[in-house]
Amino acid sequence: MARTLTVEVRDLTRRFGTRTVLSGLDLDIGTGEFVALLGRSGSGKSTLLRILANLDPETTGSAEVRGTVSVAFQQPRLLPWRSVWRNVVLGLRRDGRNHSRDRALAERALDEVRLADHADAWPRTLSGGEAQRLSLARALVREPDLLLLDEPFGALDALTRLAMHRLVEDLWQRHRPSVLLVTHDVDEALLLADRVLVLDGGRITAEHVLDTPRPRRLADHIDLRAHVLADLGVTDHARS
Ligand SMILES: Nc1ncnc2c1ncn2[C@@H]1O[C@H](COP(=O)(O)OP(=O)(O)OP(=O)(O)O)[C@@H](O)[C@H]1O
Repeated sequence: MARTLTVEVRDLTRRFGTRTVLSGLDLDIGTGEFVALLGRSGSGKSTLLRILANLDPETTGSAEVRGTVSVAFQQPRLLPWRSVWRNVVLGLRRDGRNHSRDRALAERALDEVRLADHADAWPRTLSGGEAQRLSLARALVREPDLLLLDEPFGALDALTRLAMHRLVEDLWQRHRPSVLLVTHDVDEALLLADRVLVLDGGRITAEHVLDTPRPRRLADHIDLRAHVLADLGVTDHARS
C-alpha cells in the first residue's frame, strides 16, 4: 500500500541573486514520519524549512504540505511583554477571541511540555530549557500535521538537550505529527529520526533509514554514525 505523504517537494530551486542554494531538490515526508536533515553550514537547511513553512514564495518547482504547519526555532522568539500562556496562544491562528478557550488550550500545551506551573510567569523568568519548552508548546498548540524544528536544541547545555530529546520523542509518539528536524548534531539525528537525510549542493545527497527500537542507544549506531559523518565530509576521529 502506498504510504501517505505530508510533504511532497519536487524539483525545488531557490536562488538568492546569482547564488543557487537549493537546486532541483526532491523530498517526501510520510505522515507521522520523523525526518532529520543534516548539512553543512550554509547548505540551505533553514531555507528549505522556511519554504515548507510558507515563509518564502520565491521558488521554482513545487513544495506541497498537507495540513497545518508549526515551526520552532533555535531561539525561542518569545514576546517578553506577554505572559507564558499568552505566548503559547500566539501559536493559534486567531487568539484573543475566546479567553477561556485559549487559556485551556494553552494550559494543555504547557502541560505537555511540563510547564503547567509557569502559565502566569513572564518569559524572562524562564531558564533556557524552559523557554525552549515554551516555544515547543506554542508550536504544538495548533496540533500541527507537520512540525518543523530548526536547531531547537542547539543553544542548550548537553544535559538539557538530552531531556529535550526525550520530551520531543515522547510528544511525537503520542501525537504523531510528521517532523522535520534540522540539526548539526549527528547523534541527535540518529537518536530521534526514522530517516536521516544529508543536504549538499542544493539537494538531498544521502539518506539513511533507521528502524531500530526506541528509545535508541548511540552505541548501537556507531557504524551508521561514521557513514553519516562521511556523507558530511567529516572524519570520525573516534574510529580512525
Ligand atoms: N534572505 C537571504 N538573502 C540572501 N542570501 C540568503 C538569504 N537567506 C539565506 N541566504 C543564503 O543561503 C545560504 C543557505 O542559508 P541557510 O540559512 O538556509 O543555511 P543553513 O544550512 O540553514 O545554515 P546553518 O547551518 O549555518 O544555519 C547561505 O549562503 C545564506 O547566506
